Amino acid sequence: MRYEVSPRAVLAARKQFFQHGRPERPLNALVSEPILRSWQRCADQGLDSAALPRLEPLTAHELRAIAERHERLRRLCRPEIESLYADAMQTGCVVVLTDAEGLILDALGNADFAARAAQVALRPGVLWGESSTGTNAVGTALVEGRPIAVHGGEHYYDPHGILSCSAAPILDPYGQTVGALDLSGPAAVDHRHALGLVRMAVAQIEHRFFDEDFAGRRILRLQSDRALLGTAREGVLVFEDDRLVAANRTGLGLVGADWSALGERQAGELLDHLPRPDGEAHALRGADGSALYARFDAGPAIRQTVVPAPRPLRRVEGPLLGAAEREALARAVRMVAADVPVLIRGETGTGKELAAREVHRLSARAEGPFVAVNCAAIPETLIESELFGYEEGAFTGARRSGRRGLLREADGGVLFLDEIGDMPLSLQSRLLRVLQEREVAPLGGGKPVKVDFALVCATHRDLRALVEAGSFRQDLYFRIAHYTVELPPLRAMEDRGGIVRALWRRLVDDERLTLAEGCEARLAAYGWPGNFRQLAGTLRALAALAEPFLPVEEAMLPPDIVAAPALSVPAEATLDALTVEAMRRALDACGGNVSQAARKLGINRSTLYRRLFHA
Ligand SMILES: Nc1ncnc2c1ncn2[C@@H]1O[C@H](COP(=O)(O)OP(=O)(O)OP(=O)(O)O)[C@@H](O)[C@H]1O
Repeated sequence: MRYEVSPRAVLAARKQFFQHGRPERPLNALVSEPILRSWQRCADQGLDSAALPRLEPLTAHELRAIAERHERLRRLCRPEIESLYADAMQTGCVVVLTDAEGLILDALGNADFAARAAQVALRPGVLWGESSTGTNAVGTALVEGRPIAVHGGEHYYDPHGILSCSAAPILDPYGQTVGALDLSGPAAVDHRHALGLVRMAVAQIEHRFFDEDFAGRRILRLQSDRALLGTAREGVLVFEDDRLVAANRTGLGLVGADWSALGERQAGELLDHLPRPDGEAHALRGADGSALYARFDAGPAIRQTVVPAPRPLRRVEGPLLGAAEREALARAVRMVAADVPVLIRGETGTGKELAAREVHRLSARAEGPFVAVNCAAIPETLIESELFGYEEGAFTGARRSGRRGLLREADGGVLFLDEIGDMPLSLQSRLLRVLQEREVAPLGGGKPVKVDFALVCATHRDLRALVEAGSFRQDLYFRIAHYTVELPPLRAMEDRGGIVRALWRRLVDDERLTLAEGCEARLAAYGWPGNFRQLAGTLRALAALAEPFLPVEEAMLPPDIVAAPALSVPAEATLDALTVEAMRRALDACGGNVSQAARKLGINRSTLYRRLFHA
């Protein structure tokens, strides 16, 4: 809670604390209890408030390794950091993301303040845990396990008095602290909304953990105020076999439980009943008789739910497409309606998953779930049980009640099998049987269950070559490749300048930030081996460097983009010619090494051979 006290009064309290121990009344009314507790902890540890904190920043190499280890946290926080970042730019603040120890992973925001903050080491690679850096919003929020603002002289160390910081710990669905989010600015400026913004952002991030961890399972969303269902302020509970297995803080609070309830309490001990799983809000009562509203929604559908943000989030938009691809997707929608499987082919980052989601969104199955399975990302040993489900006790470690499996979760909607070329041969036969018979038999010999889903597959590989090489079943290939949508690499698309402009406007809310013409032309001319994914990442980085009303110049581009020879593409070039041209360039860049060039392009070696040498 914000203590509305003058900086001078805090300094007086500070003086008394550090000279005479805990202040007597009325001084202790000037500093909140959590701050006093923190000062006491730091003093007990022997930290000297008048000295400079001991800092041991990580090397760039160590920081990169840590940042990679926290890739998931950073990814899940990205939309909120971007959203707060726009705010931070205007109010002269920085947004800070730390790991669970308080180590700064990212710090983004106003360049002027960032430079000043860096003087007190508020920058990536530095630990802001309380026991090393004294009382501060990140460290103290992590120790206290709740959001906290620390203003000016409330910081333990004198040099930190220039800061005003608001932070909240980020908890995963099991109550484990995984990091902290912080908004820091100059102490002289009133940041009274900062803590509220940070709390809301963290609530959003914590929701995203559920969407990702429990895709395909039933999640109970509840609130005492019906209007708050579907917002970041709703409570979330996840039950398995009627037992509570995951939750957020609001959800636990609404049913009068705490984290110790996970794995212990049954649904019936927390609520008078569970609502019907029809996606509608139902009235029910908590164990203490309090009135609540709750609804179940199936996991995969939730992955698409856009929870209202404290400030308007960007609209979820479909892929940017050329005319030919737009038509191809429109045809794919008709295929889905006719129960014909669709195969999407394209290099990495060309938007295969985005395109599959678009097909789902435009199809008559839009109300049904969209279940995405990356066959390359699930360990081979797990794919079978993940996809087909299992019966009670089917194997050691199987859950007691068995599992429905993702094929059944996709019932009524669209099943998206990404990287289908990586599916093990044994499972290809099982999948083929499901597609032929339209029923799934769970592992462990359960009764086959009818399923109704539309199938969209994607691959960056040449499936025909895999068939020739014997690693992909020919009959499955014929089954799934009736209709193929080819997504071209970015370098082969027309009007790349327009694409760069459109993507920039999508990714950057602040209209005052623009790209200079020369910079845009460079970006349009670059080859983008990582396609849209890489372009989007570069644009985000440029946006982080951009200043209002100062168009981003070519000089700010990463050196490899500036140094790359421009793609010279005649306006009338065909897609085929462009593809061959891109292949030639890749081969040149790899000194004629076909395997290396094929890897770089994300295609099969034999395809590269065929297209270049037998065209
Ligand atoms: N046509 C597009 N328009 C706008 N954004 C796009 C487009 N295609 C891809 N993106 C963005 O690029 C990123 C990668 O997209 P996506 O995951 O759909 O690619 P993919 O082809 O499935 O990649 P991979 O093969 O590596 O799984 C996402 O952030 C997506 O929003």
